[in-house]
Amino acid sequence: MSSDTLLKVEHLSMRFGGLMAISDLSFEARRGEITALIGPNGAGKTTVFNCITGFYKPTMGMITLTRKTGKQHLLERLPDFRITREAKVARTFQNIRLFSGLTVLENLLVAQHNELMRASGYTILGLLGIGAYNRASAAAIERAKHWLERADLIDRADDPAGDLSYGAQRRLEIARAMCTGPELLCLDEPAAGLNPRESLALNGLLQGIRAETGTSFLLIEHDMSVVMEISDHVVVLEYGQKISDGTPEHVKNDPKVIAAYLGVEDEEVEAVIATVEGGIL
Ligand SMILES: Nc1ncnc2c1ncn2[C@@H]1O[C@H](COP(=O)(O)OP(=O)(O)OP(=O)(O)O)[C@@H](O)[C@H]1O
Repeated sequence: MSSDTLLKVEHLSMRFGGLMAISDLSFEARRGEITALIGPNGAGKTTVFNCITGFYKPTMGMITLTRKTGKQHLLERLPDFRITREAKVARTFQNIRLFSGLTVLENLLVAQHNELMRASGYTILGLLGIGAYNRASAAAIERAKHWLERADLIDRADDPAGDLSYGAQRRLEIARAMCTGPELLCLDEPAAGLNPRESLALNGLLQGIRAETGTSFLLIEHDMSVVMEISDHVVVLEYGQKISDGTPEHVKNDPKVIAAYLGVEDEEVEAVIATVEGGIL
């Protein structure tokens, strides 16, 4: 494993009854990079996320996360709450999952609930505001305000999250995940349903977070303008197997990837490439 490898997935397989959703998949994501996981519908992208974040226990394989400190965590062996707390992996979902009746600020405070409870020592006196809880509570509010500023949502802090536009809700989900201080943030289709202006704002937000915090991203995305614009590294899946792995430029021109997206047989790819000029995906 090279020294800047953050996530190493080795021989990952996931079976659902008779269906092999992921088959012997291996890839790496490097620290400080944006790695995109792409592929046609049903290729297994969300299943990979679910294995990394502990929602599913893989049928086979190893998933190693190496923190900045050098400490390694075998994610396939950890329950999901320890993956968040100890391995510092956070995620967002394909379908937005906010508390729509709570305010924007409250959504970010709820995300920090576990840390606040630990600071309270799980006692009534702690909760009533003695020492550590008070300090942790002030820090949680500061952290929430910081990420609301970064996500351009500070003016909406007291509005119910459900009142935000779709694009703003997506940014709020990212701000909420950032409040947990992740080293790896897994984003499941963050640009889905966004208009071009909102997509641009999302690109800026992700690149800004990376520059400011060094957080690494693993991204599932169908919007190729987002993938090609912001990814350092792209892994392509088809039917649960890796068919390409490299720079955006490399995968964009890989005949296997073109074939997978166009749904043509391998032998037809050369003919397709000959008729299509660039920007194929
Ligand atoms: N819990 C489950 N039980 C049974 N089959 C599942 C389960 N989760 C996923 N699958 C199947 O595994 C395959 C991969 O699904 P997955 O959602 O990972 O694909 P995807 O690449 O994320 O697709 P999309 O781009 O449409 O979101 C699909 O055939 C899906 O039906």
